[in-house]
Parts: sequence; C-alpha cells; structure tokens
Amino acid sequence: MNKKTLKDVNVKDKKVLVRVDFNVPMEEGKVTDDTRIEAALPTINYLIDEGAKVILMAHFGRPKGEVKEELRLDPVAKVLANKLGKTVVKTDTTVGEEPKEAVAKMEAGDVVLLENTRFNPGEKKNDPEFAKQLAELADVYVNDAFGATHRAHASTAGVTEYVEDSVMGFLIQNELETMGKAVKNPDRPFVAIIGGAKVSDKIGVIESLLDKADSLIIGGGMANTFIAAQGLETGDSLVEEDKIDLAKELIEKAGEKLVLPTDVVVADEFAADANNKVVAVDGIEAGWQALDIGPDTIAKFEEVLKAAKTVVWNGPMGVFEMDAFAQGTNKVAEVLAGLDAMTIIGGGDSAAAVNKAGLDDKMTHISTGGGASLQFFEGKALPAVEVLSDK
Ligand SMILES: Nc1ncnc2c1ncn2[C@@H]1O[C@H](COP(=O)(O)OP(=O)(O)O)[C@@H](O)[C@H]1O
Ligand SMILES: O=C(OP(=O)(O)O)[C@H](O)COP(=O)(O)O
Repeated sequence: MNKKTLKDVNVKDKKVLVRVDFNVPMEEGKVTDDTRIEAALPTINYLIDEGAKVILMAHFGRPKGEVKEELRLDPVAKVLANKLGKTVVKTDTTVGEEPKEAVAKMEAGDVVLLENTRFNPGEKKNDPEFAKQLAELADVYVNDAFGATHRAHASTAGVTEYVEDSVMGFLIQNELETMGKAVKNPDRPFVAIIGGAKVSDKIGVIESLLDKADSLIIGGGMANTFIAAQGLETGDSLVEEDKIDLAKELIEKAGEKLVLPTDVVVADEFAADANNKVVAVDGIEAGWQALDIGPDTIAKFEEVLKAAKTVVWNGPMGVFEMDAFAQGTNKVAEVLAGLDAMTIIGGGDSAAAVNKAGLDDKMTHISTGGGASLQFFEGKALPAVEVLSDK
C-alpha cells in the first residue's frame, strides 16, 4: 500500500479532521450495536495520546441533504464519550460558526464531533465548497471510515483537495490488510452471500462477484427482486422494480452458480407480532411480504456452505431485528461459525446480527463495511482510499 497512514504524519498540536463511520444501528434514539464506534477507537485514542485536537465527522442514515431530527449524532456522541472516558463536544451543525468556535476553543487531546455530514446537500454531491468548509477546520485529514470508502463524497474524497496531508487511519489499514489476503488468492470453494435491504446499491456487484466466486447465495430483501424476476408474485415484499430485468439477466448468466431461496417466511405486515407462515417462493400471496428465508432454503444454503473454504457475507437473510424473522440469519451465522474456512462478514447490520447471535469471535474477520467490502472483493478501487496522499 503506497498510501500514507497515521504513523506517517506528525499530529502533535495539530487540528486533525477524522472521517469515521458512525452509521450504527439505532432504535428509539439508542445505539443498539456499537461495533463501528468501537472500531474507530484505536485511531481516536492514538490521536488523543499524541496530543492532537481531534475533530470527528460522520454520516448517519440517508437524510438527503436536509436536517432530520432523528438522524442527529447526539446518541452516538454519548456512547463515544463513555467509551473514551472524556467529554465529546457535539456541534449542531457540520460547518459554519458553531464548529469554528468549538474548534478554536480546543486544546491538545480534546474531541469534537460535528453534526451528520449528510444534513448538507453538498456532502453526497462532493461539492467543492462544502469540502473546503470542512477542510478549513483542520490541518490534517484522516479517513478511518472504511464502511464509506466506496463513496466519493465531500467528507470522504473532496476534502482531501484542501488539506496539507490526507492519510488513512488504523481501521482502514487493518481492513485492507486483512481482507487483501483473502481477495488475492481465495481458498476454494469461494462462496459469497448477499442479502440485506440495499438492493439497488448492491445488485451491481453480483455480476463481478459471479466471475470470482464459485457460488453466490442470495437471501434477505435482495432475494425478493430475484423471486420477482422469475415471474412470481411477491405481494408486499421489498422489491426493486427497476432492477427486475437486471436480476433476470443475472439468473440467466449465472446458471448453477446462483443459489436462490426456494421458500420464505411471509408476514401479513412489517411488524414483530405479525401473523407469519412458511410458503414456497411460488406461494407468496397478495397482502403478504417475505421477511425471512424458509427452512428448505436454509438447508439448501447449508449444503453449499459446508464445502466452502472462503466465505464473504454481506446483508442479513431476513429482518433479524425481529425475532420472528431472525431464523435464517442466525442459522447462516451458525453454519459459518462451524466452518473450517476463512469467513468474512461485512456491513453494519450483518455485524450486528453476528454479534447478537454471540458468534462474532467465531468468524475470521468482521468488516465494518458492507458495500465497501463487496466493492473491495470485486477488485474495484475504493475512491476514498485512492484520493489519500501517496507515501
Ligand atoms: N426480506 C427483507 N425485507 C425487508 N428488509 C430486510 C429483509 N431482509 C433483510 N432486511 C433488512 O436489511 C437490513 C440490512 O441491510 P443492509 O444495510 O444492506 O446490510 P448491512 O448493513 O449489513 O450492509 C436490515 O435492517 C434488515 O432488517
Ligand atoms: O452502512 C454503511 O454501508 P453498509 O450498509 O454497506 O455496511 C455505510 O455507513 C455507508 O452508508 P451508505 O450506504 O448510506 O452510504
């Protein structure tokens, strides 16, 4: 890796702007899984110990360039302050007077957390003006948001144009080193599992993964678009209508390599206490929605996974946050935990699911990035890493 890392720059008494991924699962204003916060601590603690002024910034959810009260970072600041054992000054805007004043008051070792970067329309557009405003707060830029390295946004890419040095933090360094080994020459059979809800984001990687993997298992919300592509009724299930044609092409191209659900757990509403039943994929009725994979599917997936020597998994197999629809995700996690194989789990929710099942220490690597790790496994460059300063 010819990119500068934290150890390549002097940060003492410097204002250091650190992009972290604090896009954590949250319910009713409480962080329900703190993996991503925990993963950012080595870099933050190092900077504190080195006497830097640590200015953190992060996105949370997808507020589309507007302030959304429920997507403020205050609950995250609280968890972070507890973990660091020190005050975290949280600002209510990302740029402007308040952050400038907060930064001006900082002493060595202090920590400021800026408000959700995505409240600003310039963030996702990678707007140079917004990037400049962020950069003006600091001397050095550190990116440690591995989960957002596949995004070329103002806080992950544009900002690097306006600071003297842009380096990667310990988390990104560790993710790239650990997963780099698996990417180069995976032990085979190499099986990829894709689920979750970010269908339009992730369906694109399936094509290139089909070239690399020996089998590709599809579950979770992602599977519904493939069920629809087979001409079957999907009721009220999460389906990405404009990706059905792509799913059809992928089914034709992949042949045996693509492993799809044969049965699903359907519910009559999106609720933990909804009525639910197991049906074959051709038995989903109007008014019902598929929220988990069924027992036949679990058995079929297990059969494929048993022989695997490398497994990459991103995206839960169902709405695991509700116990009634967590079976598929838990079972796949258990199967992976028992394998004699390299197992790499990626993504905020997937990591949360494995943690919830208590199986995190049975996996080779839990990556903090879902989309980012998939892009890495595709062999494509990560734009937020590309823009960092060369050594
Ligand atoms: N069948 C389904 N219908 C609706 N949502 C689903 C379904 N299966 C999984 N999900 C949801 O997908 C979300 C995680 O998706 P995603 O963000 O793509 O994963 P990750 O964060 O691991 O990258 C979870 O909140 C889960 O409830
Ligand atoms: O949660 C994230 O990605 P992931 O769900 O693919 O792991 C990252 O924080 C990126 O978020 P985004 O997909 O809204 O850009």
